[in-house]
Amino acid sequence: MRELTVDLGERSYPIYIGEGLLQEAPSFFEKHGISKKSPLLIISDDKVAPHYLEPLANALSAAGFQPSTAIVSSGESSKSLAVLEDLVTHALKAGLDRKSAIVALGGGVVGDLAGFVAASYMRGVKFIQIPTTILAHDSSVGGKVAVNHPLAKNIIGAFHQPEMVLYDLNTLQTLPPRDVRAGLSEVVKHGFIWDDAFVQWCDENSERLLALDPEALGYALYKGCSVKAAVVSKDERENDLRAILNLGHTIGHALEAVAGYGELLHGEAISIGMIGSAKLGLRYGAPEDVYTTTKRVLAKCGLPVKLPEHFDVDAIMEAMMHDKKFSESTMIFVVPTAIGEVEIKKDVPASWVREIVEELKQEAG
Ligand SMILES: NC(=O)c1ccc[n+]([C@@H]2O[C@H](COP(=O)([O-])OP(=O)(O)OC[C@H]3O[C@@H](n4cnc5c(N)ncnc54)[C@H](O)[C@@H]3O)[C@@H](O)[C@H]2O)c1
Ligand SMILES: O=C(O)C(=O)C[C@@H](O)[C@H](O)[C@H](O)COP(=O)(O)O
Ligand SMILES: [Zn+2]
Repeated sequence: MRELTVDLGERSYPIYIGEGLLQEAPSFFEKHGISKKSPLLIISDDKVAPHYLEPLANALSAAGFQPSTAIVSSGESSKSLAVLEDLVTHALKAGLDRKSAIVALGGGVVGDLAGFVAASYMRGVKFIQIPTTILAHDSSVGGKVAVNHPLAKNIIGAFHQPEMVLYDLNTLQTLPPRDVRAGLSEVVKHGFIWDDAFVQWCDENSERLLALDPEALGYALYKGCSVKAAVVSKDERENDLRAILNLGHTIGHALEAVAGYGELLHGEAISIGMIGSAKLGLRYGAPEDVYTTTKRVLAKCGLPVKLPEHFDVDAIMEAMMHDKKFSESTMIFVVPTAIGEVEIKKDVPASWVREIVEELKQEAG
């Protein structure tokens, strides 16, 4: 088992990464002081639950915890205020109190949603992340929790850090191939913002990752979580540095919203967004290989690098105005300047962004 710490003073917490950790959940819960007297609520989705919910709930019950369970529909559309309200109803009926904990068992959708329930129920109860996707190496760390609005992604949310992240790598073996590919987008992102050697490693090991090779996966997720933990530990509330974790997201989130949160998976939208950011980098003088390497590594991971033709450029530009980095009427973008290095550019000309979005439809790939 590998262990990392998100260093946030008295709100610091561990990330445990290893095989078979789900079965050991009760001892981790005990170690972290989760109450056996108050009910727990495990939130999962209808694709994850059939594999992992019962074993987790049974193990916790056998150890004296009082788990209740709630299952939402899988997919981005569950990150909504309507589903949030259903879950609060569920928590009330199950008798959750201020000493209760909410457990997210699933990918980033369940993590963001359950985390926002935990942040808002009785003004905040304990939260535990049990990620089951590759992408969730990113979403389970750092405390950003949210639901979507039809006009803007993650626009209703909070910062609410978990007590721990319990990452059982065995659960990844049942991930559908498309979600494997989508998850690699954020893995690669962590390389491009922080670590050129890790980008090279991803370039050389994409096939092993796509084949869910346990050793390669364990290493990549440990590296990704290390970058995320380091950034969040320095700037929890995104006052400055944390914005680098948004590489590819200004365009990517706009694509998700415009497509109605269904057509493109988050990781796919971010892949196209990272190509856009790399193109912006060229305009700011980055060497050509930053763009070519971004495109090559994402394509090797089976990710889209081209914007589907039917996306409306005006609608994408409009959706980008709702980006949380947008302030004082200026477009703010995370732009790669070298492999493993990015800068936050303010006052990015909207005309450049429009041209790049149009170019994204012409990308070979
Ligand atoms: N909070 C953050 O910092 C942060 C970071 C990155 C992404 N996100 C959010 O995460 C979400 C995307 O997360 P995701 O890609 O994990 O999506 P997801 O949670 O929808 O999971 C992807 C799909 O895989 C299924 N699934 C999950 N685990 C499985 C398993 N082990 N076996 C079989 N099927 C499984 C799910 O049911 C779903 O259909 C987006 O909403 C994005 O905005 C948040
Ligand atoms: O943790 C962060 O900070 C990130 O930006 C990670 C992103 O991968 C993630 O998609 C996050 O949810 C985006 O946050 P938002 O504030 O742009 O909605
Ligand atoms: Zn993301």
